[in-house]
Amino acid sequence: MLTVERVNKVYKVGTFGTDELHAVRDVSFDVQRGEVVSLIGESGSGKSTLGRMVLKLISTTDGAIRFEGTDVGGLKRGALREYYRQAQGVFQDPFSSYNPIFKIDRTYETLRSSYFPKVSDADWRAKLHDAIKAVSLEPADVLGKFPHQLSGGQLQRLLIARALLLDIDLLVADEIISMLDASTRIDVLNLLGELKGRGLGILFITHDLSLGNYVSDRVVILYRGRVVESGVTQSVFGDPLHPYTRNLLASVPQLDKRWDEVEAVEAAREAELRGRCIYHEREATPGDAPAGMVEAFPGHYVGCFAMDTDDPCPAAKEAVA
Ligand SMILES: Nc1ncnc2c1ncn2[C@@H]1O[C@H](COP(=O)(O)OP(=O)(O)OP(=O)(O)O)[C@@H](O)[C@H]1O
Repeated sequence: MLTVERVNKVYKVGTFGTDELHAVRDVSFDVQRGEVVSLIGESGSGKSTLGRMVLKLISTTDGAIRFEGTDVGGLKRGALREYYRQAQGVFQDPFSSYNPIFKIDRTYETLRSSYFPKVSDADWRAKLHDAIKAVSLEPADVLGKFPHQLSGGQLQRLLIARALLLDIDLLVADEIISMLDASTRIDVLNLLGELKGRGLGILFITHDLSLGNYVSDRVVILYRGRVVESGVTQSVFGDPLHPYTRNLLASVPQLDKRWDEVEAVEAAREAELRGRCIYHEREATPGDAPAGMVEAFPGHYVGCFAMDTDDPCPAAKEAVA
């Protein structure tokens, strides 16, 4: 459904816009219907930039983003409106998505006038109530309220309901639960699971590995704008290969394991992989992997271990020789 092919984004920065910041480098991944794909990486790794490019809120510098085979970058006016009928984004701070001086109903009225001008009042009301119920809210509890009268979790659900009114196929969910408390988080995550079950494709953007693990079918690990590892969640989280992914996972506290146990497992893995780079070991065997990656296990891809570090890859010389 969505394919991102070798996409780059260079921002012009500095006082006169003469400097360049390469925020996204040669990134490829795809999202299918009924699937959650998580983009995971630390702050500044390029996750939101990718989400914004997918939604055509900013342009790509290079590469292609296609939705059902059509180049998103080339969409204009009517075609872009049609794209937004199928692809919508929900972002981190639900409060900033509402105007505090208007009741939340206004968000839906704007949508109605743009996309459903011919729908009768009664039909619109039924459609709106269905969408609000689909996110487990009672219309009577939320309609007619100002944003400050609702919780962050309710507002976030209402934004998802707004996206559902358009009967979308793709949702870009950018850190949508990082501002919610623990119990509301689980509710919203479970809601995403339900929507996925109904065929929605979700690009889930998070810096939180445990959230990525909880919701996603596949994960894409980003480091400094590059994909370092990607694939089926269980494989990537169960047997992380790239040093960056291993560091990320080792830094997550595990409730069922003591810290010294986690350290011992990681030390053994580290010793096994020391001086090696799976990418360069397998590079000679061409496979069906995204650019700059090799397939380490079925559906589990990894890039060079020294990519974007100052040290040359220890395994590269050996592999070439
Ligand atoms: N409009 C912009 N102009 C210039 N640089 C930008 C712009 N937006 C983002 N950047 C830079 O691009 C890099 C990637 O930013 P991005 O917001 O995509 O990262 P992120 O992984 O989503 O981080 P976070 O989790 O903190 O939101 C960062 O170095 C950021 O400072």
